[in-house]
Amino acid sequence: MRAPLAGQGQRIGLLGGSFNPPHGTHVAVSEAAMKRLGLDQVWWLVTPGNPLKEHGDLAPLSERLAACRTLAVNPRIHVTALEADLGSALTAVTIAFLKRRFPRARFVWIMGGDNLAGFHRWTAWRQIAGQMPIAIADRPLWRLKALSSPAGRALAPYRLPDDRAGVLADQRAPAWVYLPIRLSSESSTEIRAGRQPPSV
Ligand SMILES: Nc1ncnc2c1ncn2[C@@H]1O[C@H](COP(=O)(O)OP(=O)(O)OP(=O)(O)O)[C@@H](O)[C@H]1O
Ligand SMILES: O=C(O)c1ccc[n+]([C@@H]2O[C@H](COP(=O)([O-])O)[C@@H](O)[C@H]2O)c1
Repeated sequence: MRAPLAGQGQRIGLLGGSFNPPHGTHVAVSEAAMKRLGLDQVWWLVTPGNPLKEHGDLAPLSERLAACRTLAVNPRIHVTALEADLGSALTAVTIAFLKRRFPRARFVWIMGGDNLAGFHRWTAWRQIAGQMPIAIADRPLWRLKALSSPAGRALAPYRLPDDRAGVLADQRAPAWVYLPIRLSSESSTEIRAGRQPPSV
């Protein structure tokens, strides 16, 4: 299994994504998460295919991995094909594996606000939220939809104030926070459509 190494007690952010293609905001979110949450590393989990998305315009995994590795030059960001190796695109499966494999690491799941808005459609989403703290990277136009979504409402009691982001990784799940970050409208969809410049 090609997983990076997680030292004892290390704080590791997991940024799952299609990365079709990767862009600068993926790097900015990862770096903000390391700084604001006190993480040692962020692992990019490049999905074989988001279970909820059409895959018609999904570039081959090898191309997405190569583009991620070109873009993510920060040595604390590790680009992985862990889910393809595991033979699963389900986040619940991935995090169960990682928690078993690295019992002493402290993992934080990182995702954009668009994903919190649709989180209730993920397989075993309540279980995921109970497995590790979550950091949400706000996205323009998504905050209200995310907070009023079924998962946003169910998880509201477990939200930490933004100024407690630094202790998120030490919290017992469920716990989540909005990652303090500059809003960015960058998106892979817009890049694919030629309406935004590619980062790589
Ligand atoms: N501009 C952004 N601000 C905050 N989070 C983002 C942003 N772009 C991507 N993310 C988050 O990064 C993770 C990986 O994103 P993904 O690879 O799907 O890129 P994307 O730009 O959202 O792609 P698409 O437009 O195809 O949905 C997701 O959790 C997504 O919500
Ligand atoms: O496990 C699920 O049911 C599930 C449903 C939708 C999305 N995800 C994961 O969410 C992450 C973000 O996906 P994306 O396409 O928005 O970049 C990525 O790791 C996906 O595998 C996971």
